[in-house]
Amino acid sequence: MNNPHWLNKTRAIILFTLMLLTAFLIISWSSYEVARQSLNDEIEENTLPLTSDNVYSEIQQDLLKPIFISSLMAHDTFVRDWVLVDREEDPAAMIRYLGEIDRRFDTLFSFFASDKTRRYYDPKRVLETISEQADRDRWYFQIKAMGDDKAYVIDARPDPEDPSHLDIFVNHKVMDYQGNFIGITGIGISVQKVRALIEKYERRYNRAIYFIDKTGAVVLHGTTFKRPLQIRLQPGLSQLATSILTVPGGSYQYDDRGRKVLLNTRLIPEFDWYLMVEQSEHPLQRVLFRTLIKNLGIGIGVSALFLLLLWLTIGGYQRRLEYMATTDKLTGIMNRQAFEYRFQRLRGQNLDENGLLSMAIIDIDHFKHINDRYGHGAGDRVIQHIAHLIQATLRRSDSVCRWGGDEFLVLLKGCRGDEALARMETLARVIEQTEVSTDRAVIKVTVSCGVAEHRGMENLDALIDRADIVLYQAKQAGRNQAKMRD
Ligand SMILES: Nc1nc2c(ncn2[C@@H]2O[C@H](COP(=O)(O)OP(=O)(O)OP(=O)(O)O)[C@@H](O)[C@H]2O)c(=O)[nH]1
Repeated sequence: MNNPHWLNKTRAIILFTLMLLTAFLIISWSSYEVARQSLNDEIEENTLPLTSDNVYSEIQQDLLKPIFISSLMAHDTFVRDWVLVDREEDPAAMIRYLGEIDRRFDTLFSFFASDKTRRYYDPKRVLETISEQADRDRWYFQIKAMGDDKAYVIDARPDPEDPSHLDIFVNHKVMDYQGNFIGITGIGISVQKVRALIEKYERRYNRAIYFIDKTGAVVLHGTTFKRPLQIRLQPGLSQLATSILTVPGGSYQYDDRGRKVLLNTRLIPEFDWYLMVEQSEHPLQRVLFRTLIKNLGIGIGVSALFLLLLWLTIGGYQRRLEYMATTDKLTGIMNRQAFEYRFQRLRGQNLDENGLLSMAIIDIDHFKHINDRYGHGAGDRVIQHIAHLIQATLRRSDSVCRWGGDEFLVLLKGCRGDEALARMETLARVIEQTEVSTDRAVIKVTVSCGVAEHRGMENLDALIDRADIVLYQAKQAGRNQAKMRD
């Protein structure tokens, strides 16, 4: 009888568990997604562009300085006059001038290449003579051939004294007062210095920062940069390369082997390079994820607590309902419904085991009279007392039920009719000898019993009918006795 209820309870708890966990999961996950999305939007729309602006404006001071210096040199009347008044026989003045530039502006290397003599001056000496045939001098002729709209070119080329060392050169055309090309001047800055600058920004803003030229080649990067030196070869970024390189700047997202990367680009027109600022994971994203896990943990904890309380509450209610549905309120013994169920079970067992089963109906004698004389409350006390005596006198294996009014039914398992009759006789004697004390009186009570042995497939109504007939006979025979159906 307990099992189906227990199963129902378990099923209800599992259902609640699933509902609660699903609700917690949906709520936690959706709030995490909303927070993550707004953080991403914030990074994409504000933080990254802001970093890009900051880096750009700082880099302007550091990287654009060489452009200003070389422009200053190219327009310096000393440089132009020195060429025009034919003072190239006196290189010392130019060498001193270049040395002075390095000293004043703290540049790595300044130079002047004269178109008339093709001499290349540095701050120490006349370094070489530029030759149209030499590969390494090709830059000179390319710049000379450039249109008038472009005054300078930024170029990364090996240091002439240490080819393994890359330097960035700002090469500025020098024109005479009539606009004729008379040479190239400029300065070099160390790549190492720029790299240190990039790393400084990377550390400060916690982002990856690098520069690409208009072909997508990575021209400058920090030491932690461990990717192909061409964005067209970078996983995820390669698909964006064309759109990045055709506009002056923008915000992008790409997937680098499962890692989402947010990217902001910005063209630096003076260099014709793009400043690339990337962010793969914001520290707040980790905090958000930890919060999600914490929320889920709290959710599971609260669910577990709630379900435990629910389990106990349902269990309590279920037991109460079960008790109410199967127990007679006045006496606390089995009621009709429970007895019918018990009879079905015992009958089933009896058929299987070929065993014995008997039934007795017990009816209080002249109960109406007790009610009338001592009141309904005293009647109730008598019913309770008789119920108690039946239980106390019979075996634990006998099932006792209040069938209604002053009538009780007893199922005696493993009992032949005559054995059951003997037990009922004993019971009648016990009851006869006891008294029921009430507020108003001490009442003596007797009972009459009808006994019948269960036969084969006989149902409860038929068995009761047979026992009832002998009960009637017992009443007729003077009450306070038990009789059995032959
Ligand atoms: N106090 C009380 N009385 C009840 C209850 N249920 C039924 N009764 C009364 O019990 C009486 C039963 O009377 P009967 O069994 O018909 O007759 P009796 O007076 O017992 O006479 P016999 O059975 O012939 O000995 C009725 O008067 C009912 O009103 C109950 O729960 N409490």
